[in-house]
Amino acid sequence: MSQYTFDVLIIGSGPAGESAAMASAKAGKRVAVIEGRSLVGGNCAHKGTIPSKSLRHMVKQIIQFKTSTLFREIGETWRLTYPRVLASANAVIPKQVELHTDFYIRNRVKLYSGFARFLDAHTVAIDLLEGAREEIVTADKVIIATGSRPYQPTDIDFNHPRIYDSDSVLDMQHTPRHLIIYGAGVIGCEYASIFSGLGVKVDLINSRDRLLSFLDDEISDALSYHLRDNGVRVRHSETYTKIEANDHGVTVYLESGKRITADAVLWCNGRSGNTDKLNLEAIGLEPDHRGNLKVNSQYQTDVENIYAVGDVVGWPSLASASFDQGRALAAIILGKECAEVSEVPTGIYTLPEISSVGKTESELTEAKVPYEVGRCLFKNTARGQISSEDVGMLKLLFHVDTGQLLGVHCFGAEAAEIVHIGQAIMSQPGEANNINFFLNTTFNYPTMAEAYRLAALDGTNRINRR
Ligand SMILES: Cc1cc2nc3c(=O)[nH]c(=O)nc-3n(C[C@H](O)[C@H](O)[C@H](O)COP(=O)(O)OP(=O)(O)OC[C@H]3O[C@@H](n4cnc5c(N)ncnc54)[C@H](O)[C@@H]3O)c2cc1C
Ligand SMILES: NC(=O)c1ccc[n+]([C@@H]2O[C@H](COP(=O)([O-])OP(=O)(O)OC[C@H]3O[C@@H](n4cnc5c(N)ncnc54)[C@H](O)[C@@H]3O)[C@@H](O)[C@H]2O)c1
Repeated sequence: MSQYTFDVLIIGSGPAGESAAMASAKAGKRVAVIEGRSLVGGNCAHKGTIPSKSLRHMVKQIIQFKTSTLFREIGETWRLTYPRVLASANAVIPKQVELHTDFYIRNRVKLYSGFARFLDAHTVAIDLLEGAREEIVTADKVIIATGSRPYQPTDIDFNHPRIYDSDSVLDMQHTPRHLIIYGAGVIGCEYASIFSGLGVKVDLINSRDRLLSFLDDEISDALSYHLRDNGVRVRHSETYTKIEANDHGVTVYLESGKRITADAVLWCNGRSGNTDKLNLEAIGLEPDHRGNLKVNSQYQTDVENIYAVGDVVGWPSLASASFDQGRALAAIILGKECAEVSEVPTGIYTLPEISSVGKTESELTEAKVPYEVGRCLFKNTARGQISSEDVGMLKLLFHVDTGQLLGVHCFGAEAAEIVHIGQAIMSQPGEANNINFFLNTTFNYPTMAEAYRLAALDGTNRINRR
């Protein structure tokens, strides 16, 4: 019998913590999870992925309703307020909580509601949410899966009712006429799409010189074009000097000398790892300046029995990857061979949606890989025409000599789903990863998968013409 209360103790019930817990419990380990909220699901279910995607889904439906001539005939569209749309979007959260709570019950994982802090490498104190009590538990292995929260610089008054971050925007109880979004990373671009879709005037302030520079240039350019087309004022290479708010509005002062005034500001510039309440000094661990923990390829921190997964280790900070990191770590702890999560697709829920996997044109050019491009515009597919989802493109990058698929880049309706077909082929070993798959395989018709056939034809025709 082990000297510890649990074999595996996990702090945080987001995707990373949950998947590590379930995989460990299924392998017969005695597992407990400590969660600082009264409900499971992590920031993913309560503040991040789920509410923002649900909100975006509602806005997409409103746009479809407004732009469909048929629906216009049925009834006049009216302006829905942000709080009304938000209330509808939030209906998904309790469903998520129920689903995830059931996993803990079915797998007999002990759940503590309270904040965890280390006493030593094997001992954790829990400040229980109910009854203001403290409980002490011990474990052989401890996994830190405490996620992240919006980074809040100290010179900005986040208590002011006109200044929001990506957590507090989910409690906004009015509809601004004009919103400034500061920070044009993934979160900023997604919220720019949401608010502009609701008819709010949006200024999107980007400290860099292009949007989402990790994307293929053509896709990043398309995003800029469509955001602007939807009424977003995108301002590149701008940095704030101060943000002032009063009863009448909020003003962002920029280094360039500009002053932009609006009804509210949404701060989307960065996130910090949740490590400050863990009493890491007790175990000799020090997070970096963003609150993140350093781990090796086995997700192990500098303390031998303590591991970390999910947002708290930094890149890629995605729910998708967090689920897989948690599962990979459980396998590592169980002594099985398991590779670090490294190949992660991008799925960005802007309007239009963006998704990609593999190399970009710039990366291939820099690496001196001879490639060809095959494109298909969604407006040239039957499914795109039928569903009036004609904004978008699928772009395939493949090796000129071998036909090996090197990159898949997509924007437009269901891009984040469509990309998986290309991802599946790209992950095939040897010659099975080949652009010819899309020419030699019969796909359902009319579907968006047709875009693969058309893009492959476009690309291979270019080579055949040479
Ligand atoms: C607005 C937004 C949109 C996003 N959209 C997407 C998307 O579309 N797709 C995608 O893949 N990713 C998306 N993400 C990222 C995704 O939400 C995160 O990568 C994911 O939630 C990280 O999971 P995690 O398990 O590391 O931690 P989290 O989900 O952050 O959960 C950590 C949990 O730990 C708890 N905790 C923290 N400290 C303690 C403590 N001391 N004691 C006990 N409990 C503690 C917290 O209460 C929290 O519940 C989005 C993020 C944001 C902010
Ligand atoms: N659809 C999706 O996949 C999705 C959607 C939203 C968020 N996310 C995830 O959430 C993460 C955060 O998104 P984001 O929009 O903030 O993007 P981001 O990481 O690009 O950050 C925006 C800006 O903030 C700066 N920054 C980041 N953390 C900081 C910190 N602690 N202190 C100071 N500056 C900091 C960055 O340098 C950048 O200029 C992303 O890594 C992304 O993976 C994913």
